[in-house]
Amino acid sequence: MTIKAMTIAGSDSGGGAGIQADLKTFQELGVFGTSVITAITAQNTLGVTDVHPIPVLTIEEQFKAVITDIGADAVKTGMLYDKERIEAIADLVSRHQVTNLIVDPVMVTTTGSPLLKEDAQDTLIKKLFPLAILVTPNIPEAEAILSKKREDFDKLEDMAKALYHACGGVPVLLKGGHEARAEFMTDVLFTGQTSVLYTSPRIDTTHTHGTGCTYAAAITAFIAQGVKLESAIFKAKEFLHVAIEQAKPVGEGAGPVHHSAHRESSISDVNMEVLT
Ligand SMILES: Nc1ncnc2c1ncn2[C@@H]1O[C@H](COP(=O)(O)OP(=O)(O)OP(=O)(O)O)[C@@H](O)[C@H]1O
Ligand SMILES: Cc1ncc(COP(=O)(O)O)c(N)n1
Repeated sequence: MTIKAMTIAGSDSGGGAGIQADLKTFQELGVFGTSVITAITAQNTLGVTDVHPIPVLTIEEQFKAVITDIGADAVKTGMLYDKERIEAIADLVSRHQVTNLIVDPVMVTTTGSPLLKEDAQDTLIKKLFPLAILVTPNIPEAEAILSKKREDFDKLEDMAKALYHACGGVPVLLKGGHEARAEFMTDVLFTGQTSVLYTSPRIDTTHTHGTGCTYAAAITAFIAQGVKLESAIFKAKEFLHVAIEQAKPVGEGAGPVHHSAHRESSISDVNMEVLT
């Protein structure tokens, strides 16, 4: 049986993030990848120079073409651009009874370009988050969702719990890649009952373009294969960690991770701790 995963996201011409990172990740993890493109970005390792949103009708037709013929064992969303597109996607996902939806609430790129209109955040929270099995914000996205700062919380676990409630009671993976001065990078999953900490050593690199997309795509691939959420995140972080470690120089700015690194390196530096 062929396992399939779909990404609904923006195209990154530079190949490091968005649709391109998602499809590379699906392929590397042995899952057949399909795509619904929401916007085309002109982008490289230095930044975004243009964004062209795809008409809603074309987004709907891409989704229907794939889902009615190929199907999807899991679906991931990335850059959704605006309210209108989020509403259309939420409608498609519920009408077609997508059960394994992972929402990466992409708002701004590493280089600081906005990928979501400011007035679309509320629609994302109210319409799309409730349909997900996991939402994966980074710290700046978590701050925007909560209208609170990281400093307002003692521990990352406390922020993850607050996010769980702000996201309507959907499991949340709060990514700690933006924690200043940390020696170890910790992400926290809060499922409503349990907190799980995923920790890995910080790699000294500037090549982290597309880490969020790659991470969520890897989680989606493992979920599509039937792996349980807690383990899917652990395996995805292992995949991402070696991809960051072995990033090759590409472009003049923040380079992409190396999606096929896991083929050469099976050493895992990732630790998982379940808190009760
Ligand atoms: N320098 C690093 N060394 C090790 N792991 C890292 C590093 N930077 C990011 N990560 C890991 O990458 C994952 C993504 O985290 P991050 O908080 O950067 O997400 P993001 O901001 O959505 O990613 P993106 O850079 O694509 O926007 C996390 O598991 C984080 O620990
Ligand atoms: C089309 C698209 N989607 C997502 C990102 C986020 O990735 P990053 O924050 O690593 O730049 C991006 N740059 N481009």
